[in-house]
Amino acid sequence: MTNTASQPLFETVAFIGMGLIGSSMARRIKRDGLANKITCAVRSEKTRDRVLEIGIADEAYCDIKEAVGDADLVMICAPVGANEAIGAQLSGALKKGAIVSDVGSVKQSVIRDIAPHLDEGVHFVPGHPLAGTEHSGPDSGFPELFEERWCILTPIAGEPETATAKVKALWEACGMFVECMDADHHDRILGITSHLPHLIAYTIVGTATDLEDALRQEVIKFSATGFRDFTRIAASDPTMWRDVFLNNREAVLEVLGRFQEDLMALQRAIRWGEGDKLFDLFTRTREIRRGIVDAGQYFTNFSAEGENRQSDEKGKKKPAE
Ligand SMILES: NC(=O)c1ccc[n+]([C@@H]2O[C@H](COP(=O)([O-])OP(=O)(O)OC[C@H]3O[C@@H](n4cnc5c(N)ncnc54)[C@H](O)[C@@H]3O)[C@@H](O)[C@H]2O)c1
Ligand SMILES: O=C(O)C(=O)C[C@]1(C(=O)O)C=C[C@@H](O)C=C1
Repeated sequence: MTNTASQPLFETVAFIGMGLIGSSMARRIKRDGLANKITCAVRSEKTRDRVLEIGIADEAYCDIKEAVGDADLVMICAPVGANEAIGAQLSGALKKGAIVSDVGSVKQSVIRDIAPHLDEGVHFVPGHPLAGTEHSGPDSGFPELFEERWCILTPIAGEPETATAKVKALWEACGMFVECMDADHHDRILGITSHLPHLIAYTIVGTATDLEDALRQEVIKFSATGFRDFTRIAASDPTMWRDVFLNNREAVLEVLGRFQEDLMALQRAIRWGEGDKLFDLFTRTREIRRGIVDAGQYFTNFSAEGENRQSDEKGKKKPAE
């Protein structure tokens, strides 16, 4: 979807981190003219050169303060463990009225680590696009990444609604459906829908490869679509996920405990041959999985209020009659 706005949504957008998410957003902004200028702060000279070579930023700096000084919007797109250090660099570096947002997979810790550093008159709108892949780096990004996916914003009390509205408009122009919620609620939801699945995927790959060398070869050699589908996300970036688990510890440990209890119940049912219990559970969970639809289909079928919402309001094609 191209930007139907008569003019760019922002004059200058500064990215801190230009990996999968930052470069995908920058590509979309460039493709659809959503901002007049893009700057970025990237530590690696090689990555800075690459970002300029592929044309997804107009200026690339090593120093964060240089990259953000003239920005109307700063998008923090680094692992959430870097936010304290990044926040310290933003202190005293931004012009009055600038908006800071982020894409971090955890929200409470991002608010904890960034908000204290922001000067009076600088606005903070934490965000999280629920879209991604197992790949990393600026060459892994693509402008369609966000199409018909959810973006969650966790507005902070006291911040002007106009700041939230501007960040919301940008994500909608990137093709996303935007929902606002409290940061702790976000962290609990993502704990089950994203963080636990990654923990399990990493674990099962570890379990498989800890088997005897010979068997291990057979495991990798004979891994069929089930194992491959299930473990795709285990190829995700270790730094990113280390930081996610350490910064959403409480929610992850809570949901992990419940998962372990459910797994123990299944283990017991298998040990005692309780076929009906297994069958009933699998029937129920299959229906739940079959009910999971993309955000776009969600809006085609019904809105949050239960009314029928034509998805063309977001410039999306109407469903076939
Ligand atoms: N990968 C996904 O599927 C996905 C989806 C949604 C949100 N996110 C979130 O987006 C953020 C970025 O993830 P990504 O997938 O783009 O990662 P990535 O590894 O592709 O890119 C990370 C970028 O941050 C930079 N960086 C790393 N450490 C830094 C530091 N200390 N200071 C400044 N820059 C630093 C890297 O150079 C790189 O440019 C993370 O917070 C992640 O939780 C990721
Ligand atoms: O599709 C993938 O590879 C992802 O893992 C994307 C995914 C997820 O679905 O868990 C990963 C982390 C994010 O914060 C949001 C989305």
